[in-house]
Amino acid sequence: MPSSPVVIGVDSSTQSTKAAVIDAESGRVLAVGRSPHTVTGEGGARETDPQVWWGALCEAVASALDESGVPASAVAAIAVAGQQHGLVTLDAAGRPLRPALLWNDTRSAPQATALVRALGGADAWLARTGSVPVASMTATKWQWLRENEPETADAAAAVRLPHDFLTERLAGTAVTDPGDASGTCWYSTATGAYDPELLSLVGLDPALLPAVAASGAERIGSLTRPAAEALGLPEGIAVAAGTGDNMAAAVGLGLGGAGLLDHPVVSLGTSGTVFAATRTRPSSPALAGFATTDGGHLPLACTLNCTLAVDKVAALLGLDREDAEPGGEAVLLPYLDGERTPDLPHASGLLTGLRHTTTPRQLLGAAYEGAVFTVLRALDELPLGGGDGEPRGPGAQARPLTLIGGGARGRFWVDTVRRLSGRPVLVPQSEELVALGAAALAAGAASGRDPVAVATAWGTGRGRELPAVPRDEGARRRIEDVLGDVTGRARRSDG
Ligand SMILES: Nc1ncnc2c1ncn2[C@@H]1O[C@H](COP(=O)(O)OP(=O)(O)O)[C@@H](O)[C@H]1O
Ligand SMILES: O=C(CO)[C@@H](O)[C@H](O)COP(=O)(O)O
Repeated sequence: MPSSPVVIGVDSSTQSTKAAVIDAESGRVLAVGRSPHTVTGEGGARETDPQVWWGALCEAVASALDESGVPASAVAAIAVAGQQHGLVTLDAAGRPLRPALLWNDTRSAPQATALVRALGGADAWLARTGSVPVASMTATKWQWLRENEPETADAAAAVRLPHDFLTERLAGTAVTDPGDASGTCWYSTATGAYDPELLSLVGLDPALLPAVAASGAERIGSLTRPAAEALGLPEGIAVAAGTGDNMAAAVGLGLGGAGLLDHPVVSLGTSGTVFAATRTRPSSPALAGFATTDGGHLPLACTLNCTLAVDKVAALLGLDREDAEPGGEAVLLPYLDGERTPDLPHASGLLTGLRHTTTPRQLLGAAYEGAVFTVLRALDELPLGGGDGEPRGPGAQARPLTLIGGGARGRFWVDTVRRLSGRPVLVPQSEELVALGAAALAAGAASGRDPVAVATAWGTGRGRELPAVPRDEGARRRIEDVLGDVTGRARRSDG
């Protein structure tokens, strides 16, 4: 049992909540509690009742604390990192008016197109928010709600993101952070504040939004008595502002601020993401120009179809997820949920290149390749310098890709990333980087220390480095050709 204080970091992501109990001095993971979420919806709809997140958080924290054997009195602070972008609407008593629209709900694709036009095109959005609205962004979801359920939009007394909804349940204070705010498309990464013109464009009263803390590690209040009773924790411990899940992973890996810059990360979860903390402000329509939790730059690209889509293909084929081999001539784009990168919200899965000789294992391998290549394709767009802010140099290509998320535990995922990238891959030893990043924010709130420095001292980003293997140019070319056809067809039918 540790003699130093412990902190709790919570990862409330799409499929589940994970709560990690961490020794605040050493960063040792004492226990992780887990509780699943329910995602409902057909077609483009993807929703979860925010009460489910709260119930899962209480369960995951209680189970982690129990497993750790640490007395509740040793816990000094808590922070939540959550799936980005989801739209939570509350009544005046803080009760959800309807289930949250999740980041992978594509119903607001028409609203995204209309908003891009309304501001005069993609460049205008890039200049203000750093990102071009797609169906994932919160502003498009709010606009969808106004158009499709105006009575709910009119009744909203508060609008929240998943992580700040949960943080408010902990501390009774409505606060978000620059990182998660940067995924709304009503927050300007240029000014570091909500953009009044964009709020007026989507008819949202700024009074409905939480305040924006300077960083996810800011102590925004103390655990209230009702929350303390629900969680089995002491009333009054520090609550940090928290952040979005990708921003927390960056903290957990020691990226941003005085930590590492220009180190690319690939996360394989429900979403596939690629991101880096950079000195350069991104300005590419192929990237979301998000912020780190303290307002630095975190350019990121995100796909809708990663581990869940590939697991579905494995289930359809009756195969175990590791029962795969390279796809050969087969190309499978597993866009079961539509796609966000590239922006194909109405796409479905596509299989080409079948031969008499194609095996089920190759079909599954082709699904891995389609999912991984779609993520890696965005890698070249990241405005990476030569390391720690130096100008771009040949070193940027050779630097290892850090691989995180549930998929990083899978041998075939790791092999596919190595084969399609041709780069060395670093798999951190710690499996719960988002929860660890949140724990570093909690430690920062309790001690006033920089959370990136805390995570760096904990060594949470350390792991095994796998050398580069020759890049599979054939597979890359085959997938790129099919993607080119698909995106070309989508553009023609749009225009
Ligand atoms: N050992 C494993 N091998 C391969 N994939 C795994 C393994 N364990 C978990 N996963 C995948 O990880 C996914 C969950 O990852 P996670 O990053 O926790 O997702 P999310 O943050 O979206 O909830 C699951 O969809 C599952 O397919
Ligand atoms: O939308 C994005 C990033 O922009 C997603 O990365 C969500 O933040 C959900 O993450 P996971 O549940 O897949 O971790």
